[in-house]
Amino acid sequence: MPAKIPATVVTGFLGAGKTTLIRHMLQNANGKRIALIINEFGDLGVDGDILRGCGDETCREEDIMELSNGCICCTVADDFIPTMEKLLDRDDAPDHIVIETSGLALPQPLVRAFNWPGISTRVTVDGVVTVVDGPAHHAGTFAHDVAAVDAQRAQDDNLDHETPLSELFEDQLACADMIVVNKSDLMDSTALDATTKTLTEASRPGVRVVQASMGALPTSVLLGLETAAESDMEARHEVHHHHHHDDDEDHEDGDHHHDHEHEHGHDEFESFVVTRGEITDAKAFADHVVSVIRAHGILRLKGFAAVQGKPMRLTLQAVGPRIDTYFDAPFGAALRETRLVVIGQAGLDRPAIEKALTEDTVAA
Ligand SMILES: Nc1nc2c(ncn2[C@@H]2O[C@H](COP(=O)(O)OP(=O)(O)OP(=O)(O)O)[C@@H](O)[C@H]2O)c(=O)[nH]1
Repeated sequence: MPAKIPATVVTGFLGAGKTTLIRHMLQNANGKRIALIINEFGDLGVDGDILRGCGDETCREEDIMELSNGCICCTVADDFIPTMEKLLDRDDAPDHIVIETSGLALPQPLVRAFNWPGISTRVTVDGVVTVVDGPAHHAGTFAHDVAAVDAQRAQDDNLDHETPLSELFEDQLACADMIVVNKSDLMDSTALDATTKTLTEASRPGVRVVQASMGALPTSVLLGLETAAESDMEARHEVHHHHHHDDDEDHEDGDHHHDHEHEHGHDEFESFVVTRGEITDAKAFADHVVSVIRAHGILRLKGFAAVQGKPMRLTLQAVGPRIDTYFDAPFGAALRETRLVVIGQAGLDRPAIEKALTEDTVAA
């Protein structure tokens, strides 16, 4: 029987730097053929687009598969397993598989899925890499603005000390074989060392905690951990308990939400896409986006903008009020328009945000 193909699961909260880390990995793959399975919160497929734009030949278009029917940990049977089987059935199997979970996914159900018949003999989990937003963690939370969300919830009649969001973060840490303290460029060495120490103490024995900026770690550090995590689930303590109801009484509407989502905080978040035509000025628009993010407490915003007179598309990436913009690729055959995915806690003022993002920035 041929050796199992190793698969690395990259997890971590919204905006921690998962896509950035994977992009660096692909650009430094040294000829190793890596296939990607990507799962995003929000239906725009920005991560896939960014990774496709990396232009590296080790990262081929057909090697990137996107799961978009909800959160990967809730759709394992419907979505992940069939996609994995499709990938494994190819004539030219990849050397390594990397799975990027959405920032709201619990890694445990995904890792456990590697025990399924049909999968378990052909692929194994090489390691779970959990990316942490270093500055946010040091500030006492795990993502920008979530401390505020949690504080608000604590004042509710909620008896749990822990909110679903911090539990989600704990589950992502508990499953880790390697923890990456990312965005180290935004921290001084004292803060960086303190964060590294805290995370080391909070993690299972033997888990390596490494520091990184822009996820820039050698492929040899990230891949080849050979942990077979799927056969070691007891050690990966879960805060969450999953009840598998056949009938979910919590169903308040007929949409795609289901009980798992209810249990691990997806319903605390919402996302939508805002589309508009060209913008006139990249810098002015970025500033405007930041003001909209601040005004509405948007947690994550990403997408592409068409800028007047520029053939390249402008990538916009915001985590809280911090924004990065860069021209990454020509529009090519893609429709020349501006598309942004907005992610925030449930209850965003969508009409106001849409209006603000589509009005002329010069007039704004
Ligand atoms: N300064 C700094 N910015 C970073 C670093 N890593 C990532 N970023 C930026 O943080 C933003 C989010 O990075 P992503 O890699 O898209 O984060 P992600 O975890 O894939 O985000 P989701 O898929 O939305 O959960 C982008 O603007 C990145 O350029 C870092 O080490 N330092």
